[in-house]
Amino acid sequence: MAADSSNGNHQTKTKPPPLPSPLRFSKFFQSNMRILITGGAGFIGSHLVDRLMENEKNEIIVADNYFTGSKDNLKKWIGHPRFELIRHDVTEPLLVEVDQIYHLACPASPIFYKYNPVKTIKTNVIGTLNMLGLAKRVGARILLTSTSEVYGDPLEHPQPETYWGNVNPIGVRSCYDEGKRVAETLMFDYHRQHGLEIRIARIFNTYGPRMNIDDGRVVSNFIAQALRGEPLTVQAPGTQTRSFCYVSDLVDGLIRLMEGQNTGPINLGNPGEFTMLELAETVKELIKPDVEIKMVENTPDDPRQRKPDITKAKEVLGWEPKVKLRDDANVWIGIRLGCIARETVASSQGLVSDFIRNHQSSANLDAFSQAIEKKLQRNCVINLLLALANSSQRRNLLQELFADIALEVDDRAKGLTQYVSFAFKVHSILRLRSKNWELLETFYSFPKCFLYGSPTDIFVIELIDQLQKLKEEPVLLHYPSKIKVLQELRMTTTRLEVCLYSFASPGSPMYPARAVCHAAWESLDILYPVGRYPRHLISLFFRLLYPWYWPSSCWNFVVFCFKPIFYSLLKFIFSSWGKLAKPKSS
Ligand SMILES: O=c1ccn([C@@H]2O[C@H](COP(=O)(O)OP(=O)(O)O[C@H]3OC[C@@H](O)[C@H](O)[C@H]3O)[C@@H](O)[C@H]2O)c(=O)[nH]1
Repeated sequence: MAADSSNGNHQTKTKPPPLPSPLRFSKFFQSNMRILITGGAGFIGSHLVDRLMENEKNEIIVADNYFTGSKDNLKKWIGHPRFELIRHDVTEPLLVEVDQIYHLACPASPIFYKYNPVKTIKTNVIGTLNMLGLAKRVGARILLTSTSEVYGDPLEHPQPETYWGNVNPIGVRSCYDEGKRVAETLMFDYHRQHGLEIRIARIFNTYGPRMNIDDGRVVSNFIAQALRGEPLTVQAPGTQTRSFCYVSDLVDGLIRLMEGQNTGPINLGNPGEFTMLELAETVKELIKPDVEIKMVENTPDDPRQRKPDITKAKEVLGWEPKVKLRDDANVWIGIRLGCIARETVASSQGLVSDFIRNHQSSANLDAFSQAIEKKLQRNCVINLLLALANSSQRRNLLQELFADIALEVDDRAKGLTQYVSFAFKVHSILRLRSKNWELLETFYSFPKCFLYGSPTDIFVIELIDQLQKLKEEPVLLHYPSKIKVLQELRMTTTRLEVCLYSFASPGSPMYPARAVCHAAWESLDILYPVGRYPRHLISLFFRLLYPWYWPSSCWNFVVFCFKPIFYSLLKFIFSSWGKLAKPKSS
């Protein structure tokens, strides 16, 4: 048995760590934490970006060469003042001032990492060396995302971090598993030799939104095949096992590891173990019960079993996964249908199944929203929402759902009305079905709200964006007609109000048709009644330009002015009464 020190438990330090930036210790100016994420445009990286951007104290720099990642995964952050995206290959040095480095960059799917094995090993070795050099230079803490593949075809089951693995050093997978093993070695050598603050996560199989539909991994493969009506290709013998972790759980683990005090390596994965045949059966049952399951030849060195021992993660990070594959497969399939369909339609390979063509194509948004509405009515999604353990999972689900629908809208002017009505339908259904407001309220704190720094939500922002961009009369009329729901749901924001003013104000650059102007005024009346809102004077000024609003405006204004006088009078009377009633003390 190896000594503990070789497993990262008691590392010896020969040098003190390099000092972090002086700004960290400045007394009067607390700078934001600047975080570099290599591979941040990929599947896991982009989810990590989303989570870290939720903290307003973080500035994120993403470096990605887009080999497997995509700008699309980050499009909601592009242009954000706390976010920067750089096209960069980690095999080249990178000079940036950062406090933390999440080093994720490397193709992770077997078909991609085997595609150019020399490049894969360069990414793991030279890429990690470059990032360690950077961490050393700027005194940053660095986290490496290693992999369960360092255990190779494991002879110990489940795999604890102390297991040294059973890896073929000259096999077709070695570029990745040996590459990651060297990367781990480099991390520990820099830690011992230069005192660098390091963290190592060994990631087990992960799945979730934004997985590339064609990345060849088993979950995305089976779902895509089922959607296309093709046989599910189980690689022989089908009894090999994997344990699948949902991406939100994984990201949570990564952040805990970075923030914690343990260097790792720490296994991050879900111990729920499935054979590939079981997984195929699950996908078949959920998506297309009549699809065939076909046994195909396997690739060399495929591990026969894999399941993380997460005792260490539980002990040192207080972490364990919350989402179960079986429950979540429902959710995942539900929410990803739109994206998968979009990608499939975009690739126009003639593989689009009838299901997708009828319900998911961008030309048929209405059918799509009806289909989802039916789903909601059948209690399918709502039950899953209620079943989800925590608010961030619910939030992610809804966010994905609506983002997909929003993105489906090609003919935006036409589609938006449908999108809006769909969004409201969903809200109404949720409102009716949900017994507690608390549940509903969790839906409204979408991360995108940080873009605007107020507790608003993605619907309002999306809708405002569209209103401002499109300025189409039907949209402008449709939206205000539904606006009362926003008030009921407490979803009003200053930005919305400003937007409505821009349509209501005469002489504004977007001077609208009279009907739109009326609709905007009515909405403003509902949401921000004159007199009660601090900008009542501006409102009154504009309203006075419209004679037909004079009676209500003046009345509201008088009420507004009279109210505080009346209340202070009452207060005065009561306080004087109280003083008189009190017996005088000596
Ligand atoms: O179509 C398919 C694809 C894959 N499989 C099987 O499904 C299992 C899982 O294969 P995947 O390609 O999804 O993933 P692997 O477990 O081989 O590699 C994974 O390991 C952990 C991560 O760190 C790696 O990045 C990831 O690729 C394998 O046994 C494979 O033979 C099928 O049966 N059919």
